[in-house]
Amino acid sequence: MPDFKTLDDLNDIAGKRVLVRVDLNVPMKDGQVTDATRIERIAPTLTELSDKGAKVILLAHFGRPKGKPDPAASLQPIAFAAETTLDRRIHFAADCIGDAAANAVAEMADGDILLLENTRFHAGEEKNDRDFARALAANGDIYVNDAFSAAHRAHASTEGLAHLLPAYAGRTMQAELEALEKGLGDPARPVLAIVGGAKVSTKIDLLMNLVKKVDALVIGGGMANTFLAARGTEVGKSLCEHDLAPTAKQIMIEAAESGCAIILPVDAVVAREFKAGAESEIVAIEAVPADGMILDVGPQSVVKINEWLDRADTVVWNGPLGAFEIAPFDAATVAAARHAAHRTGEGLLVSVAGGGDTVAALNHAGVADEFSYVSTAGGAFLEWMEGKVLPGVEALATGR
Ligand SMILES: Nc1ncnc2c1ncn2[C@@H]1O[C@H](COP(=O)(O)OP(=O)(O)O)[C@@H](O)[C@H]1O
Ligand SMILES: O=C(OP(=O)(O)O)[C@H](O)COP(=O)(O)O
Repeated sequence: MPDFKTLDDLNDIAGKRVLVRVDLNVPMKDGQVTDATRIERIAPTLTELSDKGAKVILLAHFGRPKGKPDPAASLQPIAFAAETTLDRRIHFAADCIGDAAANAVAEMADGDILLLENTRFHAGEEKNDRDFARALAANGDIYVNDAFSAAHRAHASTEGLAHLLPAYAGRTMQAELEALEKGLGDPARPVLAIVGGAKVSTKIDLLMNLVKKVDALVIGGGMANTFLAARGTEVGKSLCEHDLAPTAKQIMIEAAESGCAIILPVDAVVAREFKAGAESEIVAIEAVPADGMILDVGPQSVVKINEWLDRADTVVWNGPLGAFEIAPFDAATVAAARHAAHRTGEGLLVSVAGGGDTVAALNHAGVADEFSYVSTAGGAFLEWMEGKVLPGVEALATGR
């Protein structure tokens, strides 16, 4: 593990302004948080710092608002939810830099917790712009990164700040890295990876290396559609990034050369609309109608996935197999999650899963507690699996 400082190295912090990068990119529906796992996981760091009298100033992103303010991506509703989950008062400021932030920080008493508005409302965040990082740093004396799940992003609040302020890993950052090292540092083989979800363009590249590290890769969710289209299968109106077909083809070539089996859906649950109560049908993967959307992998695919789970000694999973938020498109994810949990309970499988929505899906299936380890991270966890040192983690070791 990179040699970084932790909260154990942080003394005499009463009255100090501590900027804490957390991940509050939580699943939401109709303005309500539907899975609070990421909020729960930041509790140890926040309570420790607050109880020691620090002024705890939270930096976080939500969604992908493209560098400008977007009310739909405000962190305000998450501040309310966090108050309930953490049982602490959480103050809120309408911007993460400038007067709004500075004034809110100036009003803080020792031990207070303040959440600043979405860092991604400023273009400098994702560009890791030095001036933007300096504007963030102006409100802090110390920087703590507790957002392991965003540590694969070299952004101002996840990387840049570590070079401007004395930098420390938070308790969750530390715990995630220790748990992944313990569970997957030298994984029992065969290792099966399951990758699904919707973040196709940001996750597809990392499959190129992942296929060299694992023995088999199940591809489901929106990710599968891009692979199906790349091999010439009609996917109708499904979520699909057709321009990534060359990348998908190259991944399939790399997998064949590395001896990694690629398992794509053989059937699908298809609907014309993505809404509760929409009519759906199960079709063979070659028979997806031109006006249909693949919203889940089908039952025959689940049989295949479960057979691969039976052969595996370790499974790593990021991304639901279908649009699990709406029934019946949760069926495959729930069935495979329960099968993995059952084998874990029998002592036959080490199961590690991660990602904001993946954790929500495991909670929905009622099996999150039965997995060997559940990480808050999806993309970051897969990049860690690739063997990469994540920029947010590296900066803690090389920063101030
Ligand atoms: N076939 C599909 N079509 C559209 N969306 C899908 C499909 N399968 C899964 N999804 C969506 O993927 C989202 C989760 O993806 P992602 O953010 O990559 O996962 P995680 O947060 O666990 O890393 C969920 O909201 C789910 O509805
Ligand atoms: O939710 C996140 O990642 P995940 O979907 O891979 O679990 C993180 O908050 C990173 O968000 P991003 O993928 O918009 O940079």
